[in-house]
Amino acid sequence: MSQAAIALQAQGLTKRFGKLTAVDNLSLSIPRGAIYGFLGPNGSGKSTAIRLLTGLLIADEGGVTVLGQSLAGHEEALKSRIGYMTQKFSLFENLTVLENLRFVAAIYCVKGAQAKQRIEQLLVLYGLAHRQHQLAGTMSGGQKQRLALACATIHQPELLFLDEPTSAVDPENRRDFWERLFDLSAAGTTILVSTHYMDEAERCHSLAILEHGIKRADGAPRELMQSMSAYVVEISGESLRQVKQQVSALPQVISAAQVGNHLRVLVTKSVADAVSLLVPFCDNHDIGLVRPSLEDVFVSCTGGRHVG
Ligand SMILES: Nc1ncnc2c1ncn2[C@@H]1O[C@H](COP(=O)(O)OP(=O)(O)OP(=O)(O)O)[C@@H](O)[C@H]1O
Repeated sequence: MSQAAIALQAQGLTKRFGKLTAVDNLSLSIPRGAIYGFLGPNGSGKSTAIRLLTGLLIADEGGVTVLGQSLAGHEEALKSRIGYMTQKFSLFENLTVLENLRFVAAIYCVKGAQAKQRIEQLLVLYGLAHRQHQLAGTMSGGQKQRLALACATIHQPELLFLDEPTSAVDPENRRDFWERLFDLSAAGTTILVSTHYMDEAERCHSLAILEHGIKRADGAPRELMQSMSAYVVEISGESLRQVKQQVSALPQVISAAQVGNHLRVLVTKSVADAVSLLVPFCDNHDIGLVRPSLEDVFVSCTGGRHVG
């Protein structure tokens, strides 16, 4: 891919806090217009990585190229081309919707008639026109989220960073929010979004799975599922808790977790026949191989350490 087609590139990015390596040798390349996800559990380094990529935090090692320019030394110049929505939305709760938008417009030097027009456009686009005089602190999670997105995009950034943008909203608002992200992506905005929700990660064009600051896998969700290094076996029938306990003790089993009325077992590909391995623990159970999900990829990449 040509350099012009790449919006964001990181090479060997490392950040330490004392003895803790929060981001460990992270490299990535995101094409322009793509929605790229960081999927990882709490503390896996998603926010730290985003802060490094936006220039808010200085890396101990490694480099970042943003929109064709080295980030180091160009943070100020690149600020106007980047949008950043933080986990807690960073709104001024004691200001109205309109005042929040005006304030952010001023920060990004969007002025006069241009600011007025852009704010009016965003109020309509994000369904906030009738709430423009409402204090931001009195709005629902979904409304705050839409306002935060409007603020983050006021200067029409080419690259948008969203740090767990949907953790405080219900499924309907999450769905609506993602539709808006695809509108932005279709208009050419490159988006990096962090999440710990599998269904959100699955919507991304491409994603990185992070654990303890290390990138465990990287690719399109479908590719990751197809190239997974484990078999997925489903078992249904009686006494699944007991079956789970028994199969979990096998060294070839990465994880076993109950989903509704079946058990989903991940078996390492070092085994020739995963079903034959598990059959001795099944009685009158139905057992068979199934297609992997993104959650299975996540579990196999992280060695089953983040599921019960
Ligand atoms: N300023 C800091 N000083 C010391 N340790 C930090 C600092 N910022 C982050 N950390 C640590 O770095 C690790 C990664 O944190 P980070 O917030 O990047 O993870 P995360 O994946 O975004 O987590 P979450 O999903 O909970 O937001 C954690 O162990 C955290 O405690």
